Amino acid sequence: MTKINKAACIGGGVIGGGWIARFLLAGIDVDVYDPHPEATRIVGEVLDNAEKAYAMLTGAPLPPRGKLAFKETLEAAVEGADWIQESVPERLDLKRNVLRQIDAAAKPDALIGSSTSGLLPTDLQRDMRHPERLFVAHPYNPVYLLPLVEIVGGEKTSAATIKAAMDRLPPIGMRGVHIAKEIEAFVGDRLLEALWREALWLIKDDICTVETLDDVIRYSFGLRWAQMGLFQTYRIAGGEAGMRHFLAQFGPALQWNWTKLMDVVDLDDALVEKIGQQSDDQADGLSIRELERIRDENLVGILQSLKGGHGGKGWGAGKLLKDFEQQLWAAGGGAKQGLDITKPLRLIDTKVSPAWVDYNGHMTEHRYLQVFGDTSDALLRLIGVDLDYVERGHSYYTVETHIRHLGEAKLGQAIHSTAQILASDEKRLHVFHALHDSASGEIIATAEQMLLHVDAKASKAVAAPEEVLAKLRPISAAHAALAMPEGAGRHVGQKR
Ligand SMILES: NC(=O)C1=CN([C@@H]2O[C@H](COP(=O)(O)OP(=O)(O)OC[C@H]3O[C@@H](n4cnc5c(N)ncnc54)[C@H](O)[C@@H]3O)[C@@H](O)[C@H]2O)C=CC1
Ligand SMILES: C[N+](C)(C)CC(=O)CC(=O)[O-]
Repeated sequence: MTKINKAACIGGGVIGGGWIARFLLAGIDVDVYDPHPEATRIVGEVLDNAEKAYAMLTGAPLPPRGKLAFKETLEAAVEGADWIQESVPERLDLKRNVLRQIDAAAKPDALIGSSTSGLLPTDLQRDMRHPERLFVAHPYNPVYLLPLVEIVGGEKTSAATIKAAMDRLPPIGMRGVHIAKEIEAFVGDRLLEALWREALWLIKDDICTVETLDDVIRYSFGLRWAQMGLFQTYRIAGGEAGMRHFLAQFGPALQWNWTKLMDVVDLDDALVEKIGQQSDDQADGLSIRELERIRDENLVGILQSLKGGHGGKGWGAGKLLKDFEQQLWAAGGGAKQGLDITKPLRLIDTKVSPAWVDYNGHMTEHRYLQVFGDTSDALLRLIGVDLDYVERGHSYYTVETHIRHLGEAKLGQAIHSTAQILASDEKRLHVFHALHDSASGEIIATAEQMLLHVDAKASKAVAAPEEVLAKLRPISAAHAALAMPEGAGRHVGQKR
């Protein structure tokens, strides 16, 4: 897989801001040009939301955040960038002009993507000297959470550019789909526009309010679409006879008068005001930023559920998240190899996310076990017990855990965990983890665990192979020289 080393974002509004967050959180430096006087604040707020969302989305070790710089000119921003993303307002003349400037200043092998929602790449590349490197990279809002990018080439786009663009998306957790022919609005917005056009008629004709319309979507087919698209959903709706029966039964309805699609509603002042007022009522006082946070938390929940779908293999966007996390663990595990093994090993650095906080306002019980479990996983990766190892049929299973709660962890608090090996032999691994407040170093909780090396197929404990033990022994030996941590060997008990 080929990585982006430096990105430039031209335009830092809703979509540019989302791209900036996506790149930075994947560890890529980003230079931004946006003449808006408040661009820094706007991008900062999007980034803030994105970081909150990522803290909830994954426990995998994200790379150190890329460096963000705002530049005074477009030329300074694109200098040295190998992916340049144009996200300026949807006007052909403006985009052509901006793309011409990017083309003149970019390095020769830079990839130039446009976020346009519907303009044709052939029209966009008209004034470029090197049009072969321009393509549409149409994302979905919020770009930092929704993984899809529609990749569309124009008449002058080279096949190598399309391939390079597709290759660079998985390392930032995104999935490119190459649209075979360029048409206005590509695939996603064709569908969304059709739905939207119909929806506007339903509001104008007082069939329903915006809230009822949204309820119809979110309580029904909206839930289905997040996990299976249109066709797979309809295949199932055809019953045992599947898609062919579905088409025979419901196909004729397409001829009926069920749609006003071709007739575009006049968005006159009265209709704009009607929709605007109903939308204000629906928001019930929540600001855009608050709605964004609610949306992000819901999306994170959906993505995490999909990650557990298909018997734990992951399904759809959840499978993509699972694959992305595997990349992060592989990279993050490597980064931990420089650890000083003469001390308890600092293995997980994270923040208490909103989804971890309970009705008492602090981190809820099972999240402690999650962080301690992640700490054990990080320790296991250090000794070569990674996902490849598990797929080959062996693993370590936790057979006993004792957690002590000594302090509180509040929303957003930076925390980290350390691991000390108390004892180990061919089968057993006895560890003591501590969860620290990162600002003060104070211990908030501890967990003592016993893990057994197992043959996963046979479901029984077996000796770990020499390749694992050879990595485990030096850490065990170094930790044998450490003092026994306070609280080790404790059990839940009461003097009688
Ligand atoms: N908002 C959405 O839901 C989606 C939008 N898009 C596409 O993304 C593009 C941007 O849309 P939004 O982010 O929604 O618009 P926006 O209005 O939020 O942001 C546009 C930004 O471009 C900046 N800008 C204007 N002229 C500029 C110039 N010459 N150089 C650099 N920056 C300039 C503005 O200051 C503004 O910050 C459009 O092509 C749109 O079709 C794509 C997917 C979804
Ligand atoms: C409204 N829109 C056409 C700009 C929407 C998109 O392009 C994609 C999205 O995020 O819905």
